[in-house]
Amino acid sequence: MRTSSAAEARGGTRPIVLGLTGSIGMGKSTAAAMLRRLGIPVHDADAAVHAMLQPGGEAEAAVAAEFPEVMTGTGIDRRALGNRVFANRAALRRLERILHPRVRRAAERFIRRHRLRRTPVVVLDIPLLFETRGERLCDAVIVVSAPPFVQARRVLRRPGMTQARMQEIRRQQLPDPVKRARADHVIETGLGHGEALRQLRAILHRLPVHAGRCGQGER
Ligand SMILES: CC(C)(COP(=O)(O)OP(=O)(O)OC[C@H]1O[C@@H](n2cnc3c(N)ncnc32)[C@H](O)[C@@H]1O)[C@@H](O)C(=O)NCCC(=O)NCCS
Ligand SMILES: Nc1ncnc2c1ncn2[C@@H]1O[C@H](COP(=O)(O)OP(=O)(O)OP(=O)(O)O)[C@@H](O)[C@H]1O
Repeated sequence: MRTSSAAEARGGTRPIVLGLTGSIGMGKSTAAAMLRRLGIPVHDADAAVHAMLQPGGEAEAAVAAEFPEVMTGTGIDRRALGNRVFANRAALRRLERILHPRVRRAAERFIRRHRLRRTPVVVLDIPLLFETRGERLCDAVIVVSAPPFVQARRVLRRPGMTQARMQEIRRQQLPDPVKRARADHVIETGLGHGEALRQLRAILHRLPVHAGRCGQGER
C-alpha cells in the first residue's frame, strides 16, 4: 500500500484505489469482470475513450479537427484512426494529448463519486496506466501478465488483427517485463481463469478493509 496517509489526509473516506493494467491481450478486461463480480466498482478507461469518440462525445470535435481524414458521414472511423496512429508515434501522441487528460479527469470523477459514497475499494482499469502516470492516483497497481506466446495467440484470434498491427501496438506500449517490475501485484493469466480469480481474491483479502465491505456495485 503506497498512500494510506493520503487516504487519512482526506478524512479516511477516500476508497483504496487499485490500478489494473497490462499489455494488449494480457487479460485486463477478464480480470476487471472478475473484480466486478466480486462487487468492486471498476472504472473502465477504454469504455470512457469509446464514449468520448462516439458521435457527440466530448472528444469528437477535437479529433475531427486533428485527424479530418478519419471522419465519415457518421463520425470517427475507429479502424481508420487506429491505422493512422499505431504506425506513427507522432500522430499517436497528438491523439493522446486530446484523450489522456480527459481519461484522467474521468478517473478522478469516479474516485470522487465513490469517496462520497464511502466505497471502501475501487479499481481503475487503465491500459496505459504507467505510460500516463496513472499510478499516482492508485494505492497499489495490479499488472496482468502472461508469456509472450500466450499473448500473441490471444491477440491474433481477434477479427482484423494481423501480426504487423500487433507488433505496432506492442511497440507503443511499455514492455511487459517493465510493467511487472513496477507492479505491486502480478496476476499470471496464462494459468487459466480459476488461478487468476484465486490470485485476485488473495490481493483483496489482504487489503486493510473489513471483510464484506467491498461490494457496492459499479456505477
Ligand atoms: C486508436 C483507437 C481509436 C483504435 O481503436 P480500436 O478499436 O481499433 O482498437 P482498441 O481501442 O481496441 O485498441 C487495441 C489495442 O491497442 C491498445 N492501445 C490503445 N491505445 C493505445 C495507445 N495510445 N498506446 C498504446 N497502445 C494503445 C489497447 O490497449 C488495445 O490493446 C483507440 O485505441 C484509441 O482511441 N486509442 C487512444 C486512446 C488511448 O490511449 N487509450 C488507451 C487507454 S487510456
Ligand atoms: N486468466 C485467464 N485464463 C485464461 N484465458 C484468459 C485469462 N484472462 C484472459 N484470458 C483470455 O485472453 C483473451 C484476452 O483477454 P482480455 O480481453 O481480458 O485482454 P485485455 O488485456 O483486456 O486485452 P486488450 O488490452 O487488448 O483490451 C480472451 O480471449 C480471454 O478469454
